[in-house]
Amino acid sequence: QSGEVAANPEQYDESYLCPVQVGQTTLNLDFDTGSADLWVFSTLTPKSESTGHSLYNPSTGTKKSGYTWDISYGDGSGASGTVYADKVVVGGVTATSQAVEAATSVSSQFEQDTDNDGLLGLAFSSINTVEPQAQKTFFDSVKGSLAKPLFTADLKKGAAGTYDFGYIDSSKYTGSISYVNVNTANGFWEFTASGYAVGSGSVSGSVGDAIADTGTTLMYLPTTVVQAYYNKVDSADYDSNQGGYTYDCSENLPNFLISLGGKTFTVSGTDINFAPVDSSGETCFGGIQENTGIGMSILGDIFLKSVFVVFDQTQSTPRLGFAAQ
Ligand SMILES: O[C@H]1CN[C@@H](c2nc(-c3ccc(C(F)(F)F)cc3)no2)C1
Repeated sequence: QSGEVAANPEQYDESYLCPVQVGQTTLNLDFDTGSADLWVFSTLTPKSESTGHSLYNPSTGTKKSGYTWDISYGDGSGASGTVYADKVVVGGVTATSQAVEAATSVSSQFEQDTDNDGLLGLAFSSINTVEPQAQKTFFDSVKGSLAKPLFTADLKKGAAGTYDFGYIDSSKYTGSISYVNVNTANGFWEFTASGYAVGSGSVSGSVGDAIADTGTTLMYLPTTVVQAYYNKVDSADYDSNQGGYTYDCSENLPNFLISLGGKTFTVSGTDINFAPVDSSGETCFGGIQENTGIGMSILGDIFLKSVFVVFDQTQSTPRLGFAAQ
């Protein structure tokens, strides 16, 4: 089988939500290549926490008795609950007995984002949080039945993109796809990014260890790289109140070039211009920030909306393919 699903951006492309049939209900889920749990708001979630969300009704599933899950994300948000086996359909691709993690508790950030009905993890199943036994991601559940064991991400700035499962649509990219091998030891789509440049010119230095994470909004890079970037932005400064680099919204940002698999990709300055910090619209928060304390770089949506990405398990070593959009 193979299929395509829309990835609809929230405001400022904070995250992208995709319609997924879970049991007999269609929910809008955040596809996250940085985690491996498929969890949903449900009729088991306290009413005080689930108002405004679409809810999965576990009555259509088979309860996995004694199984629980508990997940927390990079921003300190999280959720927990119980586990059911039920049908999940993404763009026509069907997992007949997918582990569906029904939330019995969600953090305030999830409560407040009423467009988000849960997450669909697309990292490696080794980091699934279900106890006493880790469960397969949706991709792992259907991988064997896909025309090709791969999926692609084609996210866009301020417009609907797509995730495709089982095939590569060559109309979605230009030029050739350059591949890098993935190190799955931490359960992420983790690889080594090479040289970089600010504005234009030839790349140099090294961004280093990085993950491709569709669930992270921004790009988090080594301090040296980030300082080199904002040195080229006259009005930029590190604002500890905002927790990162800000600048005058009226200033045009330079492009950021990064080399992956021997090919240089350009993230346009307009894509790096993330969002105003307040309603005055004078000061803006940059889409490139420091990876301090994370232990690796994260190429999140600010980067991913500039490229076409193949999450490829056609070979014994998983690999990532990048092409210009
Ligand atoms: O943990 C890493 C794995 N990928 C990153 C990720 N973070 C979220 C997330 C989504 C929505 C929310 C909320 F709605 F605002 F609550 C919070 C976090 N989804 O993937 C970070």
